Parts: sequence; C-alpha cells; structure tokens
Amino acid sequence: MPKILIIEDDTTFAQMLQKFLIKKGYGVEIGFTVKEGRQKLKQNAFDLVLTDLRLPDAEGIELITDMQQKVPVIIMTGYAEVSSAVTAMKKGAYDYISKPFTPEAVLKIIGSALSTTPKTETSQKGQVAPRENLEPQQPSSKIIGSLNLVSPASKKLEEYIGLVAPTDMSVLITGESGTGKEVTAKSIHDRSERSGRPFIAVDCGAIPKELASSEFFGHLKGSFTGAINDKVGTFEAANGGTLFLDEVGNLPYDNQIQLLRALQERRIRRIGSTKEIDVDVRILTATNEDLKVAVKEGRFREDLYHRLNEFSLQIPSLIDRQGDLVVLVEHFLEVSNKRLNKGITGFTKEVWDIFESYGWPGNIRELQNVIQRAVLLTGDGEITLEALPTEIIETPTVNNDNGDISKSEFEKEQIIKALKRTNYNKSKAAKLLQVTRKTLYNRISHYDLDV
Ligand SMILES: Nc1ncnc2c1ncn2[C@@H]1O[C@H](COP(=O)(O)OP(=O)(O)OP(=O)(O)O)[C@@H](O)[C@H]1O
Repeated sequence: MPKILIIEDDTTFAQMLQKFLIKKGYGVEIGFTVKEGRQKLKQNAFDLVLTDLRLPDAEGIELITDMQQKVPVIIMTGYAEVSSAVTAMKKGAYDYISKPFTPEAVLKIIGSALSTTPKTETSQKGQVAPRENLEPQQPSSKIIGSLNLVSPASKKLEEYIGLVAPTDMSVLITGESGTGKEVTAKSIHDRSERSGRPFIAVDCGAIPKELASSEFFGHLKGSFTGAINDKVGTFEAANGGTLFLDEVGNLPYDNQIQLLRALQERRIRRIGSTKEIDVDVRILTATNEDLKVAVKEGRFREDLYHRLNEFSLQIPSLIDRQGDLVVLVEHFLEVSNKRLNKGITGFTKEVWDIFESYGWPGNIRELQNVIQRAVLLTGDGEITLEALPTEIIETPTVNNDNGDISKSEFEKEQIIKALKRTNYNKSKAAKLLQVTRKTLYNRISHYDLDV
C-alpha cells in the first residue's frame, strides 16, 4: 500500500483529504508543520509527500531539498501562489496542485507521481517500499526508440540496446545525470524475455551501509534491532526479472562483496534465515562516475566491476546529440500540453535559437523541466523568451576573438560563471560554453585563472 505524508496546517482540510485517500487504498499520515513532517519522514518510509506551500514554521519547499528527489513532493498552493509553485518545481517538486481541487485531480496527480517514481526508498527503519507495491506504471511514452531519435549517437545507442536487450548479459550504463540511464535500463528490460516479470530499481546511493544486505537479500522478523517484520529483499522481489542498480558506484565497499557473491552463486539467504533461495535476476547498473577510476583508487572492487560490465552502454549528453533536440522538444511539448491541459502551439524563433545554443548541463531532464515550466507559464499561442528561466537566456558564451578589455573581462566572467555552475567540472563547463575542453584550458591559462 503506497504511503503518503500530508503536511498541511488546515486541520479540517488535512483530515478530509486523509480520509478520502485512505478510502482509495493509501496509507496516510498528517504533519501540521514542516518540523512535524520532518519527524514523520525520519520515523517512516513514505512514497509521496503532499505539502502545503505556506506552513506556520517554514515553507513546504524546504522539504524538497530534504527529499533530494528520492520521494516525489507535490505542492498544494492557493491560486495566487503559482509562481512559488513554479519555483518549487524548479527545485525538484514533482508537480503542484491549486486549491481548491477536485478529488479526481488529486488522485490523478498522485497516481502519476507514484507510477513514475524511479527509486526504491529506504526508511531509517530499513523498510522498503518496493516499486512493485506502487500504482501500476503508466504505459511509457518515453522509452528510447519510440521517439525515433535521429542523431547518429542515438541511432547507435538504439542499435546497441536492440542487440543486448534479448540476451541475459549484465549491462553497465554510464552517462551524465539526466541523460536517460534509467529510461535505457527500462527499455532493455521491456525488450527482453523478462518483460512480463518485475523491473526493480534500487538507488544504491540511498542505502545506508548497515542496511544494504537487508535491502538486497531481505530479513526475518527479529533478526536485528529494527527488523519488525519479515522483509523481502530486492533480489527476491526481482526474481525472474531485472534488478536495476542505480548509482552503483556509491555502494559501500563492504557491500560490494555480498553483491558479487549473490551474483555468482545465484542464490541468496535472508538475514536471520538458514534457507537458501535460488534467484534468477538480470543485473543492469548505472553510474555517472567513471568506475574504472573508482577501481584504480580502490573504492570499487575490480571483480565486481567486470561482473557488472559484460556489456557497456555510454549514453551521450544532450549536447552531443543536438540532432534529437527537435524531436525531444516536440515530444515534451505534447506531454506537457496534455498534463497541464493546455494547447500551446510551439516556440518563437528566439526560443529555438536559445534551445540550440544552450549547453543543457542537466541533459534531457533539464530540457523536459524547462518545457514543462514554459508551458505552465504561457497562456496560449507560442512560447516566448519570457517563459524561459533566466539562467538559460543568460548562457555564457566564449569569445575567441582578440577583443578589447571589456570583452575580455566579459569572457573571463563567463568562464568563471560556467565553472561555478558546473561545480568546477571543466568538461561540463566547456560544454556549457560550447567550446572544446582544450579551448577552455587555453582560456583559463590565458586569463591565469586559479581554478
Ligand atoms: N529518450 C528519452 N525520451 C524521452 N524522455 C527521456 C528520454 N531519456 C530520458 N528522458 C527523460 O529524462 C529524465 C531523466 O531520465 P533518467 O532518469 O532515465 O536519467 P538518468 O540518466 O538515469 O538520471 P540520473 O543520473 O540523475 O539518475 C526522465 O524524466 C526521463 O523521462
């Protein structure tokens, strides 16, 4: 049963909503302040947070940062607060809903948030809400391939997915954040013979070290403090299907050996049990760090790396598949129009120019968010520059000419800005500035920047 936490200071409204959602089969708890909400989140695992924007002690938006996008947060707002809701969405809220709303509207938005929640969540008590327990997934319109992406990089990727999907090989999927690693994993599963069986996604970065074995292999009630019920681990839950380990590079070293053993023996034992259980699971993994470096630095086991990397897929950054931009933009326009019940017809030429010249450091996810926000902010007709976030319009550009002093100052400033925005990652900053890494290094040394 999916669990929802409502954070709302209007007690009557909160209780009405709670009753209604319980009737619809959800487990629901209420917190009346942000502080209370935080306490409940510490004590229990929730699949979704529904929070008011203005609460007595703080803004509901603060919880989005707490959640780090592991659990979808839906903001409830008054009609006049739409701009704050947009800020909330930029910070990572899943969506917002204006009060007063109809029961159908809130059910729809909850259903959609739960069906797109990618990760399995771990509470402090180690209870897991496996994805299988959530609402049935919506038919996905976002699977790679169905969009007919046209860039050479996407075509190659598509070809590789088609080749590896029907096999039982483990696949290591690499790429920057937001490039579609999880979408790719799901696509592989859907095109394999395991497609009728579970696809279980686990965020390895979210599992505390001491709970990892219980998360993977399950436990019996009472086998350790906090094991209040029997628990099925993700290996058992995925039996016959696919286990997707996201951010596998974050898996603590001690847990890597347990994982390797389970993969080699194809057998697991719940903590506290003597019974061995055969498991038949295909492993797909994703990471946005270079695991070879992690192996070299002794943070990742080499034997596990080879076991996970029977085949590797590198997902290109959006900037390296510019040819797909039009298809993706139109796809997200259509999806956002449907979702927000709008009829936006397209984009002005200036907007297209920005889309084509911007570096998209957040890749497809950023593009999707920018379009959704723009559709929300536009009444009707075409999307204009005003509907784009300022940071996109003010994208730094590097000028390679020998310009005058003010131009150099400008360029220097833009380089620093780009480096700051990318957390001093030079590859990303170069992409953002749309120059090669080499040019960026040259400019950094030209200006003698200490970065
Ligand atoms: N080919 C695609 N077509 C349509 N949407 C896509 C495609 N690839 C990715 N997306 C969308 O982009 C967003 C990011 O995708 P996904 O979560 O798979 O990326 P990721 O690389 O796993 O990100 P992270 O590293 O942050 O976990 C999702 O909302 C997804 O729906």
